[in-house]
Amino acid sequence: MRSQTSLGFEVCVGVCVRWGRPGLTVCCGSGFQALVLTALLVTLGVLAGLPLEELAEMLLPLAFVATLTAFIFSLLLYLKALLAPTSALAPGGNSGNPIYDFILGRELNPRIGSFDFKYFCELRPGLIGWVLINLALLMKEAELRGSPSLAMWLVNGFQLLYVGDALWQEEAILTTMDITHDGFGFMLAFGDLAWVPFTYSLQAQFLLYHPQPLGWPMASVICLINAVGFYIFRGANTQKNTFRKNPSDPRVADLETIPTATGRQLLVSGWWGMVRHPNYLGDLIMALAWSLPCGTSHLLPYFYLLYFTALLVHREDRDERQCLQKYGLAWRDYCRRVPYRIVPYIY
Ligand SMILES: NC(=O)C1=CN([C@@H]2O[C@H](COP(=O)(O)OP(=O)(O)OC[C@H]3O[C@@H](n4cnc5c(N)ncnc54)[C@H](OP(=O)(O)O)[C@@H]3O)[C@@H](O)[C@H]2O)C=CC1
Ligand SMILES: CC(C)=CCC[C@@H](C)[C@H]1CC=C2C3=C(CC[C@@]21C)[C@@]1(C)CC[C@H](O)C(C)(C)[C@@H]1CC3
Repeated sequence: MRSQTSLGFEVCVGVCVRWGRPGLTVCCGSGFQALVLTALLVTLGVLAGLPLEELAEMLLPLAFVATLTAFIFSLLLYLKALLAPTSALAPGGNSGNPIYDFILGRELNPRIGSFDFKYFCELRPGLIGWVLINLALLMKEAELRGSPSLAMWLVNGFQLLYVGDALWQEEAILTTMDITHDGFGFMLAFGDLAWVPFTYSLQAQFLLYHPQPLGWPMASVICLINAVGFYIFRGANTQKNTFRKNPSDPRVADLETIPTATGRQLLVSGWWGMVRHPNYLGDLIMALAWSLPCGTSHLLPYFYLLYFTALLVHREDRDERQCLQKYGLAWRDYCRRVPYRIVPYIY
């Protein structure tokens, strides 16, 4: 299956990515295949006696190594951008201040041959590492207490769904801000390789040392909250992605739109007519569902929800400024017709 994205590169969904230049094709299997392959290898390893649960006691040194790796990696990327750039330069990472540019990243899509580092790192090592750490924590809990708790199952299940979905819908990342706008520097490399696996697994880490009693009625309510969040998140992202790829696709052709001077249109009905960032709303509702199994006695499991709210509010503000610059009056019209940013009638 092939689809032409508005970004000028071609995607054979799930198999390879061909960037703008002719003959430049990445074929390294889909992200979802990478997840399944990892699951198979880990299962075989565990059956052969690999003590995966021991990972639970090595998180701090591993996080240190991941941070160091991200630092060295981004230093090499910075030098590569100076000596042998292979892609366009990022708008934000070329100020001339070496520290600032090292952090934000000079190149937009650094590559070696056809291998795109940002596209690879954004999805695979961090997300797959995150679910592996969660699994190790679940196995450790089983070793310590005889079986994993319901709360641990929920956290593992919800986050596996999120990661599996991201890798299944891998192509959708091509229209996100990180890929289209941000450079690949220390901030993103650290975020992808260290921050995501070690802090996004905080709820499972908390549950290992603070077991929580969770009954089925409360667990059902939490599952419902996660399902609502996932429905909004996936619905909004798919709607925008489908529309950006092909505005006449029958699934989005009936939606109301605002024309812009650039020739592109803005959706003003469907999910994108409810608030200006419905995908953030869904993501935040899921973040709440991931913390609730940990009870309400500690703040630590809510760290992700708090950090994520700050990240998305800042990101939303950044995106609004970029869209205003890109679309001018049409964006003002959109803001007038859809006045709320993330949460209807609140924000
Ligand atoms: N778990 C995590 O840690 C994180 C998750 N995320 C998630 O990643 C996903 C992507 O987020 P992000 O890249 O920030 O932003 P979006 O996917 O929301 O992309 C914003 C872009 O969408 C386009 N757009 C905005 N409004 C409209 C409209 N009405 N109609 C059509 N197009 C519109 C504009 O680009 P253009 O017009 O140029 O197409 C805009 O720049 C989100 O679901 C977010 O929740 C993000 C950060 C961290
Ligand atoms: C503190 C710090 C250094 C933050 C850097 C931010 C990064 C951790 C995030 C920026 C955008 C991200 C996205 C995802 C993970 C977190 C980072 C890298 C994402 C891959 C998670 C899964 C989603 O389904 C997604 C594919 C939409 C998402 C894309 C953005």
